[in-house]
Amino acid sequence: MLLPMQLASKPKNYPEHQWPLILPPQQARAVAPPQMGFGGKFGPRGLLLSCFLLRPERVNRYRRWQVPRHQALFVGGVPPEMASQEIEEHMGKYGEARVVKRCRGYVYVRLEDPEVRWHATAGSSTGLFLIEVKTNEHHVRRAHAICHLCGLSRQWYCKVDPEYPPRVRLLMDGVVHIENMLSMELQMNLVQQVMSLGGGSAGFYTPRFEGREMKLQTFCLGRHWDTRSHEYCDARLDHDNLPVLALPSNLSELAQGILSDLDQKCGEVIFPKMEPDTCIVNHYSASGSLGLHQDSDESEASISAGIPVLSMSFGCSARFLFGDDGNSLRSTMLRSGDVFIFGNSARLLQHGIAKVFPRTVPKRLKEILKGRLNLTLRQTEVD
Ligand SMILES: O=C(O)CCC(=O)C(=O)O
Ligand SMILES: [Fe+2]
Repeated sequence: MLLPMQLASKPKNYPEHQWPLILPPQQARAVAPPQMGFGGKFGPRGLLLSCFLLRPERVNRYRRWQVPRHQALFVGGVPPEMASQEIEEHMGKYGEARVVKRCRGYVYVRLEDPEVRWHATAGSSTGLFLIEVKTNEHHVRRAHAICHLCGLSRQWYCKVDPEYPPRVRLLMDGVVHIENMLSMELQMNLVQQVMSLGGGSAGFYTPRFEGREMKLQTFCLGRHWDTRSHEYCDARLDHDNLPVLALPSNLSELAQGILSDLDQKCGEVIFPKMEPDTCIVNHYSASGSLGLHQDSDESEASISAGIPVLSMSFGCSARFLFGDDGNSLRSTMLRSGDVFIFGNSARLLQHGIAKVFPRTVPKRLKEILKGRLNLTLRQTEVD
């Protein structure tokens, strides 16, 4: 019952000016610490972060670190008299912080299990990271990273502050990615609720699709999606004949709450009203994936009205592929707490999960969730 209210109050807590700023690449460069550049590259062992101090005419020093995925390395200018312990305390809210090096007014801070979001978009996993630690009267006020893809004009924003509010990205007509929409408390409640439903009768099973086992576990709430007939029905006729579990009202209310928050944020109605009657729950292990497909088994009336499918992600990050057709695919990273919505003219978007990234479950979910959990809310029938 509490959930939609928590959500509804969110925009009020985050006045407009506090929504993340998205800087064009030139400005991002301008706020980088002077004489310092970073290159970041995802390698098989994690993020390969290169740091080089620049002199006007040449790169005069070059160092490389392998930064494992559960760590982040920050650098920023701090006053020399500021004690390392004080910096660690300030950075402590982003993860377990340790000052590893101080040199020429810069500090290098290593974070264990950081609340950091590394963004890599558009199918490329390389990028340039420009990292700034702001200081104010000898206090590290807020650390944030601003980054953009090397050589591409697409700018992106790297969130490190756990208190940062959601960021809405309109990816194409009818496709919206809201990063960081769900608070950690909300994520914990939902994961607990859904994993406990999935562990009981009529819960998770490994579906077969066109003769093959799918690389995920699933169960439905509200109406059951039958993998053989490709229809929604009230019992799991393709599996164990059990009646499908009811759709908890907090889930449908949450989806509606998010859609109305989105309208409020954008100042216009983005998607037609949805009255969800179904939630498909997918659970992926680190080796899980989901092939490209369209969600086209909802009723003709629902699809042609453009009533959206709203997906919420929890636990491990995943690379999500989407596009009008299989030939022009784009990708985005879906992280814990993100919401992805497609409807209107993009209702029949091709989409799938290319990869689940192991060891990316946020710290506070680790006890209750392994791998990745995804909920998709849908309206299969229209009255
Ligand atoms: O796991 C996801 O993010 C996508 C799930 C999906 O596409 C589906 O259940 O139809
Ligand atoms: Fe789907």
